[in-house]
Amino acid sequence: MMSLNELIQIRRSLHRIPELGFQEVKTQQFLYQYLQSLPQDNIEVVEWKTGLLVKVNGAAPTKTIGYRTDIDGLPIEEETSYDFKSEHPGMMHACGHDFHMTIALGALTHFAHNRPKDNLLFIFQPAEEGPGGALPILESDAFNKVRPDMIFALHIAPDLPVGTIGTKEGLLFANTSELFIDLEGLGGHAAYPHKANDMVVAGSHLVTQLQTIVARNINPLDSAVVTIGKITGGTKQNIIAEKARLEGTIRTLSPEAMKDVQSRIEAIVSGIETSFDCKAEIDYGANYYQVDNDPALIKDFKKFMETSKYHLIQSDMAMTGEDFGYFLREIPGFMFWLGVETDFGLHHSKIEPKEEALEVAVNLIIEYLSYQTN
Ligand SMILES: CC(=O)N[C@@H](CCC[C@H](N)C(=O)O)C(=O)O
Repeated sequence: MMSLNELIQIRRSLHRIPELGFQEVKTQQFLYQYLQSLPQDNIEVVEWKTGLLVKVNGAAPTKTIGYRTDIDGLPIEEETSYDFKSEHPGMMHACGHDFHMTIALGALTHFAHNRPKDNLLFIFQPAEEGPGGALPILESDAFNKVRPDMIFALHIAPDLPVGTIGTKEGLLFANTSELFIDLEGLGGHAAYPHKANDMVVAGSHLVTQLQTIVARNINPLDSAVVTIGKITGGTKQNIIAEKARLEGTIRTLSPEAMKDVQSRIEAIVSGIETSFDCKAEIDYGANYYQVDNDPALIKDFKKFMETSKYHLIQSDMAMTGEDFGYFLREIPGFMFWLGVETDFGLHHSKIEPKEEALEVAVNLIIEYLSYQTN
């Protein structure tokens, strides 16, 4: 078992080099070099785009168990108090993927030295934050040659204490769809509004009307989110804007509800085109399938956790998304939250997860994989 200090050094090295989805070149190189330092007798490393698939060949395998980590960073300017801040301007590991990767390396190191009975597959997956690496990995030959029989993953949880794990059977994370709406009208002089079609005004109406979907179209006993996180439009304060762009995300508790929300968005956008005499284009970007934990495996995980020194709590469902849901749509498995106790939430420029959680997760995963393979 690697020491906490060794895990921290790896995490800090990865923290310095965050890269966006499918651009994780330095990250892949770092992971690859680390893997070269392990005994090679029982491990096979295959490159997949900017990710890696690492198989540990078991001594008497009857199954393959997969553990997936995401490896990409976010377009955020880091504002932590760290002296090991991101060396890539405007990019940051603000969703814990530096933790997730380190934990995978910690567990892998153990099994490279202590051959398991069954096969293990460690999946270092690019582009979780977008455009999504899980779906193309699942369709790849590289993955299908080593396809696991069950799979699991974790995500750091800022609001849980170190040593606490959270999960639940069934739906853990929502269905997601990105949302990009481009509006195009007629620009003009600020003093002649009657000779233009102002896309700042059209965009503002659109933002307000989109709020009616959750308030008026979704069954109050169901849940959905339509968030517009970014608006851009216009060029100068005294020029009527010819173009505006809204960027957001949709979250729902079923794929069917996602279709309903998208069709309401289309109706509202079409109404905006008519009432503001403009053109609009909708792009749904990356879509993620819900994270639906296998009830039987969660039951078994709960049984395993009774023997663990760490604490398991029942989580609530969250409106976060994760393309790990695509793995779970095809392979039985589950995801759990790992407590890292930090004041700032996921995707925040000041998030500082507690590094002691690295040791908790590596211990837990080694123990769980040993339990599963015996
Ligand atoms: C755990 C987490 O924060 N996941 C992201 C997934 C991104 C989904 C996609 N890019 C979108 O914005 O819809 C999340 O925002 O929940």
